[in-house]
Amino acid sequence: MALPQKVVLLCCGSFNPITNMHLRMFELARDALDATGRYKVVGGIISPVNDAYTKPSLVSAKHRSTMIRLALQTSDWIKLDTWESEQESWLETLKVLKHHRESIESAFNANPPPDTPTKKRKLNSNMSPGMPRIKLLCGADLLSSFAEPGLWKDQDIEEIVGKYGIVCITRANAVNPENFIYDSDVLTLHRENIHIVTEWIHNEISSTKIRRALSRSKSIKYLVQDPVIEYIKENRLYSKSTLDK
Ligand SMILES: Nc1ncnc2c1ncn2[C@@H]1O[C@H](COP(=O)(O)OP(=O)(O)OP(=O)(O)O)[C@@H](O)[C@H]1O
Ligand SMILES: O=C(O)c1ccc[n+]([C@@H]2O[C@H](COP(=O)([O-])O)[C@@H](O)[C@H]2O)c1
Repeated sequence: MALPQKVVLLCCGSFNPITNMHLRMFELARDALDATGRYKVVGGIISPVNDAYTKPSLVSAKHRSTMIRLALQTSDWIKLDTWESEQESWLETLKVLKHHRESIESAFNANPPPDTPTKKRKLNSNMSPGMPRIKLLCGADLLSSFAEPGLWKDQDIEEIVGKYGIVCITRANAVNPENFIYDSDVLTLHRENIHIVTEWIHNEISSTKIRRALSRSKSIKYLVQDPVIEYIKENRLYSKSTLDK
């Protein structure tokens, strides 16, 4: 039987702030992919969006990254990567995927597993059987944003889904991803590259609701990691007065 394909999950977003649901997405995706026997998830990357992605109430990437780092203290396999947020301007998600694919390939080629045949090492790294592949991890709302006119480039969607693949977590109040895929020719064409993972424990956790609770001085305990809550308090993030500015 063929060895499972190694996979690294990349999740791009605002993380404003990071919630427990962001962390749970990775766990759900890893469970689901590993259970297929075709994949083995070997890593997870959280890439907070650049400050230039102007969204109302987006706090600085420095704060968002620090909160992610604090939240990830409880994970031994999900890592923060600040490359995207450190670029001079906002970048399309396809470019972020490409950057991480190239980083994984150069790390693999610099240090291939001992059982990789020498010939394979010299070939384009994509050919190496042990080379981890990167997939985009997202919620159903991000998938449905593909249909927002002018938001994503058609060729980017095609490359993301065709070349990389998507792991999509169902989300309360978001479209049913199966219906959404059916409505799209390009997503239907690459259906085998889209893994839908059902979150059976329905919840409505979102960064928007966390910010709203904070602006009303309501507790967010058990929805966000404790060190993140401490950091938000210390830096007075998302209070009514700062959000109004
Ligand atoms: N509760 C959730 N269920 C499924 N996916 C989620 C959930 N929360 C966030 N995600 C996904 O995590 C990724 C990054 O999300 P993002 O930082 O935009 O969080 P958000 O809660 O959607 O933010 P906001 O409320 O500020 O728009 C996106 O792909 C989003 O769909
Ligand atoms: O690549 C694109 O064209 C593109 C268009 C719209 C949004 N994105 C990315 O999708 C993510 C959306 O995050 P959010 O918080 O707005 O849900 C963020 O990482 C953006 O950079 C990417």
